[in-house]
Amino acid sequence: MSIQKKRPVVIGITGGSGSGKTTVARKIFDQLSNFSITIIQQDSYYNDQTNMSMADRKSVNYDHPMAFDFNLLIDQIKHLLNYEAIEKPVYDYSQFTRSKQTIRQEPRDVIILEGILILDDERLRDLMDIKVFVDTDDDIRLIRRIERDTKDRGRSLDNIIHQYLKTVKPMYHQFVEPTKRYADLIVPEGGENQVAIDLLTTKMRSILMQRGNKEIKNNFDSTI
Ligand SMILES: Nc1ncnc2c1ncn2[C@@H]1O[C@H](COP(=O)(O)OP(=O)(O)O)[C@@H](O)[C@H]1O
Ligand SMILES: O=c1ccn([C@@H]2O[C@H](COP(=O)(O)O)[C@@H](O)[C@H]2O)c(=O)[nH]1
Repeated sequence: MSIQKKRPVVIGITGGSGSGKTTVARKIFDQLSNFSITIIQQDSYYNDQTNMSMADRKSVNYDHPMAFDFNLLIDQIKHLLNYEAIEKPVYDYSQFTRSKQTIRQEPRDVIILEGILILDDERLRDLMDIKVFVDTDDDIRLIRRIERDTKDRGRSLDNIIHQYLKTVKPMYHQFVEPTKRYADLIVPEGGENQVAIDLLTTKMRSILMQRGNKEIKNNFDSTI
């Protein structure tokens, strides 16, 4: 086995809102916690809308590729690939814009990149070693979104249903679902699919070994 130049492993995890991306990302994080590892969420890279009125912010289509600052995300992933720290933006769902605060992210050997449209941009796809699509039926995703957004994102039921029918569902079928063709692995059942999680972590360990990335002990860095 030839030893390659040390370089972080990037795994991209996509799928519709509520499909289980974050759950899969956390399970991989836990199984590889002996490596230096972090999770980057595409949601952190929603456009900075500070200069827009609240009414305008609320009417944005948050499921369209134009809602994201892909340039910043790609630039920051490239820095992490060069083992350089970044100042990661923070998205504030209650204000529908980027917060003033940033979070310093030190470089890591494993980068788990998770989000609804990470496979939509070829430049971003080219930075990934493994691409995964979490595949979950629309009705299940909607139910999960209602539960999450009422509890965690301060949204009303009316608002969630209106947004789902107006943008979330049509954008999923127009932009998110078609990126399935770029995935190396399609995972049904998300975080409950232990076979898929084991396959992914085994492959990632093998790439990490090939690149000379060593296991470390006591990695307490939990990012989300
Ligand atoms: N396989 C599963 N079975 C049941 N609930 C799940 C499953 N996967 C995820 N969930 C739950 O569904 C919700 C959305 O999952 P999450 O991983 O946050 O999705 P996403 O990041 O794709 O929006 C969470 O409350 C999570 O606990
Ligand atoms: O201000 C906002 C920003 C985003 N959203 C919704 O978030 C999801 C993506 O996040 P997941 O964690 O993958 O669910 C996307 O469908 C946007 O509609 C929002 O509602 N408000």
